Amino acid sequence: MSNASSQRTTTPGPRDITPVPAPGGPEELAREIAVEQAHVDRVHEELAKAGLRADTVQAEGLARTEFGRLVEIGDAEGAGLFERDALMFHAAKRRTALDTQYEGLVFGRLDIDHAMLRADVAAGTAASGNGHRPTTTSDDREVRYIGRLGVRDDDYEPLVIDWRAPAASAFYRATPTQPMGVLRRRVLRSRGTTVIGVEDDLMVPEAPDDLVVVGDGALMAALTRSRGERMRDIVATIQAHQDEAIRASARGVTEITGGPGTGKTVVALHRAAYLLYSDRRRFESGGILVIGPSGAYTAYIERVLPSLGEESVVLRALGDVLDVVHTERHDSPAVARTKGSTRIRTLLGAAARGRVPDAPTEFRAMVAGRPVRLEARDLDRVRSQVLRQHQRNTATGAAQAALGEAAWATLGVSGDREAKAEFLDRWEDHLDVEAFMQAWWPQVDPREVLLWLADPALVRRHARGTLRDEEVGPLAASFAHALATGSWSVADVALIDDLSARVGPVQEAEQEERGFYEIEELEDLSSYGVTEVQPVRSAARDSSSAVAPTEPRERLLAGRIDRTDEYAHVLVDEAQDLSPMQWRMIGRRGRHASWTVVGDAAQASWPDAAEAAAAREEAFGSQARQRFHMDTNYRNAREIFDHAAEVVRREVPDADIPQAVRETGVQPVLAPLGDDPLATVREAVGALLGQVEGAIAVIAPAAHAERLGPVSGSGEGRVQVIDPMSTKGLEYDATVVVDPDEITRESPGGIRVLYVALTRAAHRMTVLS
Ligand SMILES: Nc1ncnc2c1ncn2[C@@H]1O[C@H](COP(=O)(O)OP(=O)(O)OP(=O)(O)O)[C@@H](O)[C@H]1O
Repeated sequence: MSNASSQRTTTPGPRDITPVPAPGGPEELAREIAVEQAHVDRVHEELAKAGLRADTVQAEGLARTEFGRLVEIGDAEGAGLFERDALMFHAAKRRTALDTQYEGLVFGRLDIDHAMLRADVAAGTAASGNGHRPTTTSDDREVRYIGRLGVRDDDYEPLVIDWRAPAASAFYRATPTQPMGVLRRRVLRSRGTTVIGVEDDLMVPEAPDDLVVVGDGALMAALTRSRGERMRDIVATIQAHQDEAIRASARGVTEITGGPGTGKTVVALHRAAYLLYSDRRRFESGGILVIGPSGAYTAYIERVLPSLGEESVVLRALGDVLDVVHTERHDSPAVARTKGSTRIRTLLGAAARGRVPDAPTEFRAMVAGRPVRLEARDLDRVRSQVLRQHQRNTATGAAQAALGEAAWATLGVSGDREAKAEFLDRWEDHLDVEAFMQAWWPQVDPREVLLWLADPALVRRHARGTLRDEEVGPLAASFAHALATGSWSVADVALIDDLSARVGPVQEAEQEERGFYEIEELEDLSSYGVTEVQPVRSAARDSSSAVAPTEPRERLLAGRIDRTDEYAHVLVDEAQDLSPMQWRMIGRRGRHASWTVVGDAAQASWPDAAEAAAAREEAFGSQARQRFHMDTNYRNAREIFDHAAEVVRREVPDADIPQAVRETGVQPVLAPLGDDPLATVREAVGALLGQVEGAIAVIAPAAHAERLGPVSGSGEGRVQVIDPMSTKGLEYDATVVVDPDEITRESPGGIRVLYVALTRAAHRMTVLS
């Protein structure tokens, strides 16, 4: 194990990747595969028995709720946990047809030499790499199999060790310089339950005579393979420096930084699985929330955790954080910037505290035989006073009481406590007062409040100088656009969440009461100068209706915004892109959480790093930090990454540039876009289809997207046309990057977003300028 200081920043270097063994012959390979197959068969027999036991346990309802939060869980090493894991694993496989997504339940084997380990411990280095090979007896040898879950036989002997257990850590941490007693590390490659290959890394200079060494090393084999539509887990080839971040303490804030393709995302996801293993009670019942940039991203990573047997993590894109709003639409960079900055809070606060548009502006009635008249300024004063202490939607009673006090005060009767008590008593259930309250103090949906801001005059008034003149018009116009199209933008979600925290959850009215007062309203309110009453849309009413909303306004307001869910751990990927308002939104979900935060400043699309950093610090609070830095690029062929690095360095000289470990000998193709972009792109795609087996992306700015539409879906569905922002976090076998200058011009992060686009290809890239 490394010490604390080496945990801060780790430099993997080639030692993590190489130990290249001497390849054995085909016969040796076949023999070795047969040996491993025998063990894998035994494991599956045992697993089948455990699955049956687990089904029984579940039927009896003893140990768990159905795939939800656990009610009770045994000791981490206990049989109950094993059966639970077996059950979860089978369920995950059934539900998501995972069989082709991962490479076998048992994926690793360690041949450990305890004599070597003892000698190292005696020499004071638990893992010295002095290259000696002590003479050992067979009693000193141990074989450990590593897998996606722990499996034991009837005598409770381990057949497979869960990859997250301490006993498995040598599989990831051992290197030739720190062998940790490991002679040989073997990765088993399987299809279904059949072992189809093994790849060995030797940890000592020479293999003992009885240990055969085969294969070319598992990591390179994994990196060279073609990319499908979904991210794969890397459980068989996690590198030592990645393992440190995965197994880092669950407490506080864990920051993982590094350039493109350094495995930040995949490491963070394995960390989520590790946290669930290490403290299942806390993280399964408290919940883990994973936030990513887009729906494409969540679809891309959604298989990783189930392939590790973990189903209980909540994945959300920034446009999907609220249960009732789902959007992928982005505002223009200028409007997104206004909406993302905390400067907008003045406007939101004033709107949340302001008058409800069309609410009555005076109140007149006879109460307890006294004529009451409240003017607009009386009503405003009462509203401000109540909202200083309450959320609007939960303060109807408080507002009615405060209004009664204000009404009494206007009567100018002093010292008559009995008369006042009688007046307030009558006030409380006076029909005119209740009808007035319905119009003056309705339940407001936070989304309604945001839509009020489609009025530029209201925006200007409420913003009180906190927004620049040139921001007001486009901001109001963006809400008018939402009203016209029935679609929110991704940046709106954080504003709705902010308003929701201000106005509180919409309270559902009693069914009978509502009917009664709706009739009252129509009769009485005309005498208060109210000509039309539109009862605030009750979201509950909408959601109870089975008919999907059709009008744009109804679509915007469909469903009911519930209380904010809080989580025990929040994992934020592409953290460099979150606006300050988005940090506040996520912070509300992690007020008592520990965090894993993953990002790369050089890929940022949010322009004001300092403001975002302040909001992010506020979300984390005073919790301790631990930092991990990844500096090996596992995604891009070196030739591709060299081009991207050169481009970004021109404008971001301090960009965090990793080292790409894989060379293909193929340079990216740089060519002109020409007069007929569609024909040029078709030709480039045609060439790539013959060169790679997996997914190909045509990354195009908005100016070209429509024209290139026909390319999408070609190559039997392997080709996709996608905008640069949506490629964040994704990867492909090959990419065609269209018009890099235009990508830089149109994108909120300029060259940084181009850098994202140029680092998505694993094997081949064509850039059309
Ligand atoms: N140890 C490993 N074994 C096999 N593949 C790995 C390993 N580490 C990373 N990879 C692969 O490298 C690729 C890049 O990983 P990932 O997407 O997590 O990088 P990232 O740092 O999040 O990139 P970006 O910042 O560009 O989004 C993925 O295909 C991932 O599976």
